[in-house]
Amino acid sequence: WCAENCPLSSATIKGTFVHATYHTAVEILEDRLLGVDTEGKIAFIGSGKEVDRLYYPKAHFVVIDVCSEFFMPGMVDTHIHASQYSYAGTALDMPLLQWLNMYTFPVEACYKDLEFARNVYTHVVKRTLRNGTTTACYFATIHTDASLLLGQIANDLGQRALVGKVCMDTNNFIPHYKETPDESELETNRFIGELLKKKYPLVRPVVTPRFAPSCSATLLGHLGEIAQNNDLHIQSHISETKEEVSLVKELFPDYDSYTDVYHRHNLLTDKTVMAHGCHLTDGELKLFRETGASIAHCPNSNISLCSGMLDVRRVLNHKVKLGLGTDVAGGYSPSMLDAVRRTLDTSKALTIQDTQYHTLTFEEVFRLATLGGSQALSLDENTGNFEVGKDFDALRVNTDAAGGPIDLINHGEGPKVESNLLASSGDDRNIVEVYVAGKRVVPFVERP
Ligand SMILES: Nc1nc2[nH]cnc2c(=O)[nH]1
Ligand SMILES: [Zn+2]
Repeated sequence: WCAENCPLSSATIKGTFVHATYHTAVEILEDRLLGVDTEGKIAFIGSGKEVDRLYYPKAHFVVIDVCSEFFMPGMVDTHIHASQYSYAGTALDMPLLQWLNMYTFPVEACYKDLEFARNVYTHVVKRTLRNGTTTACYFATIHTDASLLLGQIANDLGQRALVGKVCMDTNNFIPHYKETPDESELETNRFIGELLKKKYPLVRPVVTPRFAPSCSATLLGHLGEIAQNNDLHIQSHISETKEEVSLVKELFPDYDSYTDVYHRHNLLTDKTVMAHGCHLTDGELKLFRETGASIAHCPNSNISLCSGMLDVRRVLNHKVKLGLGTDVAGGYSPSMLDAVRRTLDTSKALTIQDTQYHTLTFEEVFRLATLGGSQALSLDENTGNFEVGKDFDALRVNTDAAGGPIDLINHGEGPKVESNLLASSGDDRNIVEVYVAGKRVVPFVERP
């Protein structure tokens, strides 16, 4: 393997690969050879017995043969507020709308200060990478320069990222933390232009209206137009709490639903991801399906702020794309393994309420954390699983890592049990290496 973290390396790995496909929630590939080309893409996957025929010329060769080790795809966090990482794990004692006013807006206003931003953004990118998030869809703040800095930090540390400069022109609580619709349009265009100019290979801008209660119809219209004209990703929040749904009804009385507010401003496309969606109606889910928009399920946040319990099974039955999100700091954990656990917990809580409920399986949730997330962000051509032609975004997992949280009493139970163990009891100590587009990004190499 390229030990010097050189960006363009070719490698051949022999070992076990656990991933999701479009047909199978968890597919286990044992004794395989996986080749990574000089652009970081998966060049071939063959049988371990074909080592002589398939061995990639001049490539480095790695053998993973410890029975507690396997590779899995990197996880995709479809919704995380990088700017809220500074107070993650605190301040979860209020419902959403009060929580925003009391804690979130005052903290986000601090990102005018670029040194403050640099510190928090470096921490959050490192922390999520270490926890196996190879792709993150970030909210920053309304500040263009700090949002650009987040893009730079993700690029420098090697994370695949969608980065959003937040847009909002309504804020009755902290009047200085908002923009006019014209400022927001201008700054969004500047943000997109400057970020694209950097030509970061893995970092892209995402048009980010905070949510309908913080945006006028004028601003939503501007943002829909910008996204359409530049074929950009879009992210926002929708139907997180019942109080918020009522507020949107009051603020936008001429629209059929909360979803209709976004739809009529061209903000629902197959590159849109909307966080939460706990209280969407069947008609709204139908609109998601028709437009190709997706939902970021944020179970930690939904419970921590007592917002609601998203019925993931219902969303999937509507054939709406769905990924998982940590929603830091509404969610207190930056780890996608936590999002996996909370997704299973919420599904089981729904089963307690209705014993006929079709509980999500570990395998289904594993798929949502990886391939499902990449589909939700319309990035599954590049990432999400081990398919030839996709980028090698991967975690080298060792469930028996020394000093880790798992006591492997029964060794050698096989990768199905090992991957389940990681999801239920593992943490970053079990994620011994992280690769994005073929480049090893964890452990970090400290630059002098
Ligand atoms: N959880 C959450 N919901 C929101 N809705 C609008 N803004 C936010 C936010 O920052 N966090
Ligand atoms: Zn959020």
